[in-house]
Amino acid sequence: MEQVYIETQDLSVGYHGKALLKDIALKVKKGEILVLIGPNGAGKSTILKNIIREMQPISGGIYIKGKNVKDFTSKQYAKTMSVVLTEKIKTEMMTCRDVVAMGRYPYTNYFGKLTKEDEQIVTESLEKVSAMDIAEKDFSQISDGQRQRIMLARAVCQKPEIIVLDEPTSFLDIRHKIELLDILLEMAVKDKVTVIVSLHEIELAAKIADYVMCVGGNGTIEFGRPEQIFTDSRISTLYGLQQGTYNCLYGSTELKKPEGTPRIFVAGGAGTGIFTYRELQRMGLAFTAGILYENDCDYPVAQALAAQVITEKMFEPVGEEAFTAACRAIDEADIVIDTGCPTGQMNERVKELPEYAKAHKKQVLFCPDSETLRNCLLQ
Ligand SMILES: Nc1ncnc2c1ncn2[C@@H]1O[C@H](COP(=O)(O)OP(=O)(O)OP(=O)(O)O)[C@@H](O)[C@H]1O
Repeated sequence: MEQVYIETQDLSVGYHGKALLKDIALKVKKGEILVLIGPNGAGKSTILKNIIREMQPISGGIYIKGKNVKDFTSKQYAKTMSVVLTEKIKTEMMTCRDVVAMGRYPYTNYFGKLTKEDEQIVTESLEKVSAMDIAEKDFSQISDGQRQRIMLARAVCQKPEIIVLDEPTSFLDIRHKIELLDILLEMAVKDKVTVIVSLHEIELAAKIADYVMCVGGNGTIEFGRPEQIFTDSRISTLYGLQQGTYNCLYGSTELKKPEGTPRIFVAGGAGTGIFTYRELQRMGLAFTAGILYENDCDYPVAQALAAQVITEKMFEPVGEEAFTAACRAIDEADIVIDTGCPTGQMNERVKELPEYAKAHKKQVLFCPDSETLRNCLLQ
């Protein structure tokens, strides 16, 4: 069995001799990725600062391959671990390439002279983070996102056994977020580098984590596999979500549900309803959604935003009970929006709903664009 690479024992961390977090228990093997998640101010950075030895534990210890990290020399530690922090480093007249090259210093001689091989590793690291185009630019004159990528290149260049990153995705656009996480995954899988990273994007955390540590704002800590940690209720509790919801399965967030009695019925399904539900949410108009199967991709969004969702059991034909409930909701509504859900043998009765609405003198809108919707609903 593969051995634990980094672990803690009875670890407490905090400031001025006072513990902020106690009993921090983590165990990660070589090539595994641990992601720290949790609300602002919970203590994620404090844990990372202890791991990188910027702070001393209040009690207990951190062990790499069984050796307490405080017993490593600075040079040994620099060869073992590279660090990507959000804090800006001070540089004077340094190009991005110079900053990346700093990652090679644990390997250079007394004068810090880079060999041809070092230079090659610097170039490869710049290429890895797609930063060759800014390699010769002044490091103090690049954007936050570019700086983040250069700091990653510096860490990559260090050829560490373990890399620690504090919110490395915070300034990155979506392309570079994905690229960064791909680089971390590749380092973990191919080079067997252990990765410890804090992230605010829980949907991304769910995609790369082998283990997750939830750092709660009240000093609680949970450690486990993603499938144990990423449940809707745990994430809602962790972040104290009172308005809006987070769906772990899809990694999507919905804002607060509109209040009031629904006067609109949305006949959606198969992903055709989502834009309409969100449009109604932005207008602050309560609505009923139906008839949806519980495994329909519209369902989680409808459940988060609709005052009521009329459902049918998955893989069953739309039955009398659901159909009658939908008709009652249409009776209560002024407008029915048909978002054009495709129908087949199981849900063919859904086609009858707009007919029912018209027969009962309700206004029916078929696949309205947002301008039409607003014109009709906000008169
Ligand atoms: N130097 C310090 N002295 C005293 N308390 C501090 C110090 N630095 C941070 N703290 C406090 O420690 C707590 C944890 O902060 P930390 O930066 O570890 O949280 P975090 O989970 O990383 O937050 P964020 O997601 O906002 O970055 C906060 O209440 C913070 O105010």
